[in-house]
Amino acid sequence: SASPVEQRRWTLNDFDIGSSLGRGKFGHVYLAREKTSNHLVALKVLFKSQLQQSQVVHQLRREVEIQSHLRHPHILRLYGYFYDQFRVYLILEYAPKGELYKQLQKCKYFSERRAATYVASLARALIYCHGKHVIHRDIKPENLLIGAQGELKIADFGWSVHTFNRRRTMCGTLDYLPPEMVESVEHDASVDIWSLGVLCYEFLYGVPPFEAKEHVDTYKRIVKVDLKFPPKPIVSSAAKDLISQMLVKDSSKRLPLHKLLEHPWIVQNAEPSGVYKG
Ligand SMILES: CC(=O)NC[C@@H]1CCN(c2c(Cl)cnc3[nH]c(-c4cn(C)nc4C)nc23)C1
Repeated sequence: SASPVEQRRWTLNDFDIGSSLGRGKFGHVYLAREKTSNHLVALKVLFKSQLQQSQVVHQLRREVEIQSHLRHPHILRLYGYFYDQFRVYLILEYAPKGELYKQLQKCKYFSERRAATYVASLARALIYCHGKHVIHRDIKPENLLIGAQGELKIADFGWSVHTFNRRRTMCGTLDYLPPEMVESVEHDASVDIWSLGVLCYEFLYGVPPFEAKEHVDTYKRIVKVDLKFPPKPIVSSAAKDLISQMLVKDSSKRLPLHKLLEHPWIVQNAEPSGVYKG
């Protein structure tokens, strides 16, 4: 069903612009209200000059193409886009409870129920994406937002691809990259299983598993799968078992996402609704 903010030629005049919600890589994201429907959206403003400079125009086109066709409760909607002489505007779903990584920073690490609820909802969103031959490739706390009921929303498909073309260049943190991407060899949807395993570890311990002072040391720990579980905070062996089945070097041996949803740690800890009520 076409919600009020879909399928139209949009211009800036259609929106009342509010405060800045934060900065993405190539510009600001503003809270905005679509005038006829009073629908709140997040308006991501990107400068064409910067996009051209960084040769990411094709990546942006892909992000828009992919995200505008995905419809899932745990994937941030992209309703449409428009541009003027200097800028490109993405009309995105507004997530009222903001960025997940800020909540993680605030409470250092999550309870097992909260972590399992988030991991299960992300697994469902990734099963949906993989079913459409889309891999996200950039699952990390900074790309997760929180909806009105506290549910998780995957945002920023800037790194997603249709699994037909495998081209990509690397930037940003290495922490979440699986061995095959760090070694820049062929990769497939199982890269998202690895990143989800890294995310699950960070939800429970407050730090990613292969963190190191220097990039080169993180790289070495990833390719070696140097996985260690600290004594604190205390984490159940079921959680460690799940993480150990996801952070496997041979991508074909990683726990498939539908099997993750049947894992005892998920079954015993995740809220069925996908919403953590605290
Ligand atoms: C994945 C990504 O692009 N992150 C950077 C952008 C910053 C704000 N963006 C938002 C986007 Cl794209 C959508 N919804 C948001 N809601 C918020 C937010 C709400 N509160 C109370 N505080 C904040 C912040 N921010 C957004 C995303």
